[in-house]
Amino acid sequence: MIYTVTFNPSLDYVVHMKTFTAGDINRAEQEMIYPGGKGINVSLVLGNLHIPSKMLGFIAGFTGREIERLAKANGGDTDFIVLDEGCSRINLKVSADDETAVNGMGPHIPEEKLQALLTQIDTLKAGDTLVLAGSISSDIPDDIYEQILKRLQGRGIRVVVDATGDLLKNVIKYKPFLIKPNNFELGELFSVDLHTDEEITVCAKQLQAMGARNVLVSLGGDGALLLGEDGQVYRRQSPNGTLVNSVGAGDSMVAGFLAGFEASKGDLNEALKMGISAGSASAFHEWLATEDDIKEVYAAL
Ligand SMILES: Nc1ncnc2c1ncn2[C@@H]1O[C@H](COP(=O)(O)OP(=O)(O)O)[C@@H](O)[C@H]1O
Ligand SMILES: O=P(O)(O)OC[C@H]1O[C@](O)(COP(=O)(O)O)[C@@H](O)[C@@H]1O
Repeated sequence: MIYTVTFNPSLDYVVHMKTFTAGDINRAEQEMIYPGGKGINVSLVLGNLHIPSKMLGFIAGFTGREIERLAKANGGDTDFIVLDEGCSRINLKVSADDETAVNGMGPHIPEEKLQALLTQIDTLKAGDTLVLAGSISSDIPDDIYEQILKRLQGRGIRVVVDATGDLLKNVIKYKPFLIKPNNFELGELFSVDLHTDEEITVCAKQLQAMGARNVLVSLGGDGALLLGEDGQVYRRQSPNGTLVNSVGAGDSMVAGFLAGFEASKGDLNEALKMGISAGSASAFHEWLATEDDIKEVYAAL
């Protein structure tokens, strides 16, 4: 069974307009509200590919109830912990000549609720997969992902981490199965700007030397580079297509990778191909890719 954890779910309020001008009143030409947050998106795309998973994490207030309602309405299986105070965040996504996002802070998570999540995670069994994805609210210690991996050590659970900065850096020594920084996030870890595949590979190799098993570096419209646990570098370009909304493309890629890895019994080239197919299919559509969207891109790769 796959479990995804979203510490800080969101309602993604996506607005489209031709041009966006900072410091001015901008008017939307199209608007949508989606359940969001990285783990939730991973679960939804897995669901679209008929792979069951359970969504864990924290929700609060009317926004939290709506996130859960929308997640379930889209086929999600949820076991969120409900916070007594505050509201889950609303993340604003502006899709214009460029894409701009304002991600909210999210509610305070009291210690006893955090412990309740850890208790849920303790029930995972050998062979299960745990996806820890997204940011955490500022009052949670930034070694929380590390604490979780430490608890899971030696229990035969495959862990995927999609996070940034210290949240990501601190877990690497626990040998996560997969990490998926984008090239910007990878560069941030080493305080460098990454431009070429060679530069990206050098940094990915450093993360692997520190413990990460598979390092999947997403490159937006340029595809992705995978440094596999077999030591090989796999590289694929994104297919041609029209960008509609890239929110959730990275999460879709994680779901596609896991789906491809399972279906091919561990073929990393195939996992990367499915990862790119799911990521690009989501980028080419208004929201997360369906199975048919993914199949169409896969066939064109
Ligand atoms: N403009 C785009 N055109 C085609 N594919 C895209 C585009 N943006 C994202 N993707 C697909 O989604 C994957 C993840 O996107 P990326 O933007 O790198 O992730 P993140 O959202 O985590 O920053 C890419 O590797 C690619 O397959
Ligand atoms: O937890 P963070 O880093 O603030 O990110 C949350 C946001 O990222 C998303 O999960 C999308 O992520 P990706 O575009 O990287 O796939 C949104 O649904 C959500 O608004």
